[in-house]
This record gives sequence, structure tokens and C-alpha cells, in this order.
Amino acid sequence: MTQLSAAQKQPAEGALKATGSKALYGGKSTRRITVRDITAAKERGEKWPMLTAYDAMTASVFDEAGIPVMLVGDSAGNCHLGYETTVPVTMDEMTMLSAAVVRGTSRALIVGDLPFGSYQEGPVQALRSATRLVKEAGVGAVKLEGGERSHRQIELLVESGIPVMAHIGLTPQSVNAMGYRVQGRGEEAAHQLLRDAKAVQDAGAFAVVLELVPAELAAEVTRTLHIPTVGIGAGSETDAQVLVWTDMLGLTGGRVPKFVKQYADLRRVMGDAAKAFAEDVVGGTFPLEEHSVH
Ligand SMILES: Nc1nc(=O)c2c([nH]1)NC[C@@H]1CN(c3ccc(C(=O)N[C@@H](CCC(=O)O)C(=O)O)cc3)CN21
Ligand SMILES: CC(C)C(=O)C(=O)O
Ligand SMILES: [Mg+2]
Repeated sequence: MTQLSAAQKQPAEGALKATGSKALYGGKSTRRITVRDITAAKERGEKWPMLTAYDAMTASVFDEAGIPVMLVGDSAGNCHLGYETTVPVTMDEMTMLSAAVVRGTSRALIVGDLPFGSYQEGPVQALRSATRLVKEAGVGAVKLEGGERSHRQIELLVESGIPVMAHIGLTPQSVNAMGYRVQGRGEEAAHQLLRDAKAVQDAGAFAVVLELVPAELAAEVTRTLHIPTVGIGAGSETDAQVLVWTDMLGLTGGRVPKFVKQYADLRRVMGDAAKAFAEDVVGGTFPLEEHSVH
């Protein structure tokens, strides 16, 4: 591993000065972050990062790096479990993965994604599913897709004491109906997105993901709402940014959406390491005396 520079070991002094010791990223608190901390960050005008995580080990790396919010995304379907889409992911799978991420972290707020089919029947089904993630996995909040169409679900969860992150724009669980297309282009679609954003805020969501919407529209939604917006393919003006961890670290096989920035090439690092191990075994150079017991 290369040595981290001093600048990489801790956030820039400027960032700390601007945000103070309460900052979600770079702040000094070691207790677990809550949705109230997220609300306070919007009041301070602070931007924050979110990453997905699907297992305890990866989550512990991001927790130690100071990532304040982790999403156990149903993107686990295609990024962790080998499905084509997020559609087949079950509550049993999300509960198991979410529990692992909670166990691997001590500081990050963990948000559990409600999978397709676990809340569409109505508010009561949504409450039953969300309760499972809270009680069995220990998540601090849940996320579900849909704006106006999901407002009754959001209302009941919030009334019941479960913080909800909403998700509008491109909603991948509806891939069979909408495809993976940019949402909110054109006047009518832009107005619908604004209505969806207001609906989830009015229903009590503490934050809202905006996926694959024009940057100008995402900026308008961010200015209009008092809850934070979390962008993915939604430009630079949202309060927070989220990426799928296997995309941003170069582990995802195949095509990656164009809004992803790749910060490492783990696929190559891991592939090279596997080949080096295989060559050592075949060539008899592993194990050596130092790896042996007598
Ligand atoms: N690995 C991965 N990363 C993701 O971000 C992700 C998933 N999987 N699975 C669930 C959804 C699906 N997502 C996707 C998938 C594809 C595009 C995509 O191909 N978009 C086109 C733009 C299409 C248009 O212009 O309308 C692109 O070129 O990025 C976008 C989001 C985002 N989510
Ligand atoms: C991309 C984010 C917002 C998501 O819903 C997921 O990873 O499942
Ligand atoms: Mg999701």
C-alpha cells in the first residue's frame, strides 16, 4: 500500500473550520450519527458523502474512513448477489446484509433499502418490512422508492418512529416500467419531480435521493426543500452525494453508469493478486518456510 499523505489522513483544515466539530464528515464525535445530525447539517449548509455497503468488512473500512451515512442498497442485487437487477432482492436478503453492515460499523448512520415488493401493497406492509430491518438488523432508518405514490407508506413509518429516506427520479425497482432513463426532462416531467419531492417532504421523510435527473432540476429541488437531497447522477448542487461502492472502487464488472467517478481499480488489484497467488502455488514458491509450522 502507498503511504497516505497528511492531507488524505484527515480532512482539510478549511473543511473543518467551515463546518466545526459537529461536521458529519471530519467531525470529532464518535457516537453513532442520527437523522437529527443529518437535519442539522442541512441547516449548516454542509455537504456530505454516502456510500453503499453490503457486508461488515467493507462497511468497517468506510466507517474508519469517516463516511457518515451508509446505505445497504438493494443494488446488492446486481452488485453483491449476482442478480441482473434489484427486482428479485428479498427482505430476508436485505435483513441479513443490513445486520452485517450494522455489526461492522460504530459511527455511521445505517440506512436499509426496502426491496421491491416489501412496501408496494400499502402502509401496513411497509411498516411490517421496515420494522424487521429496525428490529432484526438494527438500522437507524429505511429507504423506499417513489414520491407521491409512496407518501402514505412514508407517513405511517414516520408516525411509527422509523426515519425514512425517500428516493425519486430514476427508481430502479421500476426498471420493467421505466427503464434506466434520465427522469425529469421536459416541463411536465420536471413539475412531477417537484411534486414528488414536496410529497415526500410533507410525508415526513428526513432526506430524499434524486437519481439521474438534470443538474438544474436537482439544484431547484435542493433549494426548494428543507430536507437534504442526496444526488446520484443529479449534478453538483445536491446536499449530499451517493455512489454504489463497487462502482466507485472499480469492482463492478461490465458497464458502469456514466455518473460514476472511479476512485480505484479494485478489479485489477484483486485479479492481479489472485493470479500472483495462483502462480506461486503452481510454481512452488508459496508457501515458504516462514509460512509453515513444525
Ligand atoms: N452497479 C450499479 N450502479 C448503480 O448506480 C445502480 C445499479 N448498479 N443498479 C441499480 C441502479 C440502476 N442504475 C442505473 C443503471 C444504468 C444507468 C444508465 O445506463 N444510464 C445511462 C443514461 C441513460 C439516459 O441518458 O437516459 C448512462 O449512460 O449513464 C443509470 C442508472 C443505478 N443503480
Ligand atoms: C443507488 C442508491 C440510491 C440505491 O438505491 C441503491 O444502491 O440501492
Ligand atoms: Mg436501491
